[in-house]
Amino acid sequence: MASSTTDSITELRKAFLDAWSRCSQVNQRLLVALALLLLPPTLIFLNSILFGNSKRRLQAPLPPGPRGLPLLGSLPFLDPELHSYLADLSRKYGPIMKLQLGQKLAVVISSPSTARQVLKDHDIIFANRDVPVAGLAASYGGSDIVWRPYGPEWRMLRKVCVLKMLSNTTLNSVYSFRRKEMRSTVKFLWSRAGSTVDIGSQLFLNVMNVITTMLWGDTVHGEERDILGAEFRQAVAEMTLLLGIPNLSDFFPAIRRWDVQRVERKLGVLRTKFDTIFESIIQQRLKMDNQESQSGATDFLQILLKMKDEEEGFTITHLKALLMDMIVGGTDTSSNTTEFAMAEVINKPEIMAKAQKELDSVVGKDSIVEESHIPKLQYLYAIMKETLRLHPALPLLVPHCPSESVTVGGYTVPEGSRIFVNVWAIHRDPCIWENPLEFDPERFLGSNKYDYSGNDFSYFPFGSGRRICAGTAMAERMVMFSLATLLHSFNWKLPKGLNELDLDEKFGIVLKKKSSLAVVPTPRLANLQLYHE
Ligand code: HEM
Repeated sequence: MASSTTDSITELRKAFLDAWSRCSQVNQRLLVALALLLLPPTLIFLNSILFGNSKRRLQAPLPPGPRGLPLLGSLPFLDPELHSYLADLSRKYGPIMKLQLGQKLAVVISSPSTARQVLKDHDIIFANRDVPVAGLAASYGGSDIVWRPYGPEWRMLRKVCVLKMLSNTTLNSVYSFRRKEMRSTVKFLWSRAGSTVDIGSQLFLNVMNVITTMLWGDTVHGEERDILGAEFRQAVAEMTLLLGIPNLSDFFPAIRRWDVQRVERKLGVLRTKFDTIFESIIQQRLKMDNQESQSGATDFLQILLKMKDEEEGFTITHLKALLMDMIVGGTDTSSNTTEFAMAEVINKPEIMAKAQKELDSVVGKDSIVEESHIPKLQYLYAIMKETLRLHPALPLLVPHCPSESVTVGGYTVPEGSRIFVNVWAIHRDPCIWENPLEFDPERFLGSNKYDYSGNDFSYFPFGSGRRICAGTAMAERMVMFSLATLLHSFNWKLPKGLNELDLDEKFGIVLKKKSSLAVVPTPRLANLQLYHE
């Protein structure tokens, strides 16, 4: 294109020079001179238009999607159960679909091949987050791992988290904390044997206590600790709710200052509540002069305070933001997964019997479950995987955001759009899974085909690529340990008058069971002393 343009310029210039020599009159000469002067820029201008157009013609179109209303786009039509609503729309518009939400363009990914392109082939481009106003307010302005943009600061935080706090070595060293909390849950359930127990609340409290004990060990004791547990439960529930609701400030940045739905204000109050608690615990820990906690293990707060002194750029704000990530990111996710697993298993007595048979052969009926038993519990592992398939804790992952425009599945995904990867839809796709709505742990037995390391885009409940969950090892331990202990120590029945538990889901940044799981435990171990260990 460029060489043909140069050729034509040369030819035309020659023609005009010939004309010039033939011109005798002054005004004619002037005209030709003017034309000569103007011709090259005119040709360059025409060329740029032609070239520009051809480039535009080559660019892939935007993905298909519903039309929506002027200005508002699809906002008025959003269903609160966003994961299933988007799955329904994708069946109509395809595995990559666009949705205009006010001024924000959302792109929904719902097939293994498009997910692979986003999370693997273009991993770095999509490693940023589309940070909602709520996310900023909850995380000290995005000073944490979840919402930090991809870059050196995020890398530093992630390194601290994965290597120092959530590695297998550190997790082994704080097993005593997990064990102690699990034993006190068993003791409580034993005291309520034969009556209906809200197991959802118990599981949350258990995970919350495990996590806070791992975070600051026995810095906080007795009654103060119980009050703290209850306060956190309330605050985490409110926070995940606010993080999940569509916020007009995200879709119309110009009106953010008015905070129409009061999301930012409410989150600010919650953040201050957490901050006051963090401050007081940090002060107590510092007073203890960084000595070992009473149990002899090193807690996460000690590790983080050491990091603050040793790692350049790691500030007290980062420290608090990481505490927040552990509490908000680690509690609901693990306890809701265990709650869904229990509900599925209680609905299918043959699956419960099979899991208990395995537990009896690995643990025995005259011992209690220890974490060291977990690698031998293959059937229970299949139950956990099947639960994460049907009820992935983060059904749309955490929103990703491309740092530049890129082509995916033949369509342009513009820079700055909000990417929803609908892992929930992929996990229920009948083209991938036989009887996809059936809870059937057997599908995970006898092969290592589906692991959740993020390499298989048919099954990735923890995400994939650079932003894959930072707490997979901890989540696995907590879900497996709770499930194993609950199913080994008790038989579980439905409350009188109920034939089946409902498994309805409620969308939020973390997927919940719509109604809390209320069931009846009956001790199944002969030696009652085991309930008091
Ligand atoms: C069953 C339990 C859990 C599930 C299913 C789960 C799943 C996920 C998913 C899907 C993501 C987003 C990945 C993406 O956007 O591509 C994520 C991110 C994250 N998770 Fe988990 N998670 C669980 C438990 C935990 C626990 C126990 C912790 C820590 C105590 C944790 C810490 C994090 C952090 C820090 C991130 C942000 C990673 C980043 O942006 O770099 N998660 N998790």
